[in-house]
Amino acid sequence: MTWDSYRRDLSNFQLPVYYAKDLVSLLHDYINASDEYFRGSLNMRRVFESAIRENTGEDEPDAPWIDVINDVDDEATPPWEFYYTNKIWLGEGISPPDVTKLVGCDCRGKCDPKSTTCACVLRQNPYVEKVFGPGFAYDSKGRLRTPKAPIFECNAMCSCDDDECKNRVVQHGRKCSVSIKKTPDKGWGVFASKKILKGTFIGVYSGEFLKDDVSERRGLVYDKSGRTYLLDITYYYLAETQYVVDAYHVGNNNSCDPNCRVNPCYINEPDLEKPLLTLWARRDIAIGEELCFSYQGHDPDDADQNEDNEAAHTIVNICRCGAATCTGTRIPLRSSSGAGWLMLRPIGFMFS
Ligand SMILES: C[S@@+](CC[C@H](N)C(=O)[O-])C[C@H]1O[C@@H](n2cnc3c(N)ncnc32)[C@H](O)[C@@H]1O
Repeated sequence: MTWDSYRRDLSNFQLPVYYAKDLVSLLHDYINASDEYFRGSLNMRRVFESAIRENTGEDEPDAPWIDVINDVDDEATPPWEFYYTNKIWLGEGISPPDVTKLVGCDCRGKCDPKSTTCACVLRQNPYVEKVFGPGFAYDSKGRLRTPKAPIFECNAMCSCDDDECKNRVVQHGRKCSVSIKKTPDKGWGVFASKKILKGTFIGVYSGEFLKDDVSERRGLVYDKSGRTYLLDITYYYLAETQYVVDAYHVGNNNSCDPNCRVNPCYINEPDLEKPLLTLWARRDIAIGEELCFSYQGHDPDDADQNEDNEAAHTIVNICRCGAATCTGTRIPLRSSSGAGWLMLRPIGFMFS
């Protein structure tokens, strides 16, 4: 048996799959059942931070520790209804990836972005070559060089080297330093603890993968509390919004001049409708800056995207992002991953 025959035999291929119904919430239930004094003690902050590490450490062993900071009031932690995770949990009716459709490359060592035979370059090229030139979505430092394109990383079926290959960024996890901090008027937010360079991977917008109709039902309940974490998966190359991610952690806040963007990324999922939603720095971000994205999928680089898009929902909040360009009026309670990407159509940036 060779490595090639081994990896092509699907009976040897077991992808970990996580179902939302199996989520273990013992710690959260215990803390939520405790009295306010216990929940509100400052020691709980360390417990919260440790729970984040516990839930994410396996996938992101190099990720810097996340501090929880509150200089605004005496709330010790974000609400314990959140389970901080970097995984995607499959909700009701969502099937796991069909690995029989997953195509890997046959490269040795590191993949060459100029290759004309690497299956992963060939999968990426149709989305990037006309605008950014052929190759992977990343530059040689692992930063995003193709801001408005889906990302296709090498996957578990590839024969390239997991550590050497430069087309494996999201799957190696967060490397930048962030903290969770209370803001004066937007609840909790995520902040840069060190400078983050443009194009750096920040994290996965992780949570529960849901069908659109299930999320509609949940949205009605969430909207009443004014705290909705539903992100519709809408991209120009997808026929319709079929899926939604219901975030399990403290989601980033909205900004009219966001320093982050959300890009769809595919690793071990061959179904284009089911990307990982990944957050990237869209410019250099200074230490202490809040990490925000546009809930409407708007890209400030596209001038004619200032109007509400169809995917934005009608229930709105007053925006307090503080950006010079802030409309100051409203943000949708429910977010949309890439509505603004529709603008790519006219420049021939189409799915082939
Ligand atoms: C996905 S959550 C973000 C995390 C939230 N701040 C928390 O503490 O849980 C979305 C909610 O945060 C608040 N929010 C986010 N961005 C905001 C903004 N620019 N202005 C005012 N409120 C904002 C709104 O209440 C919104 O419904």
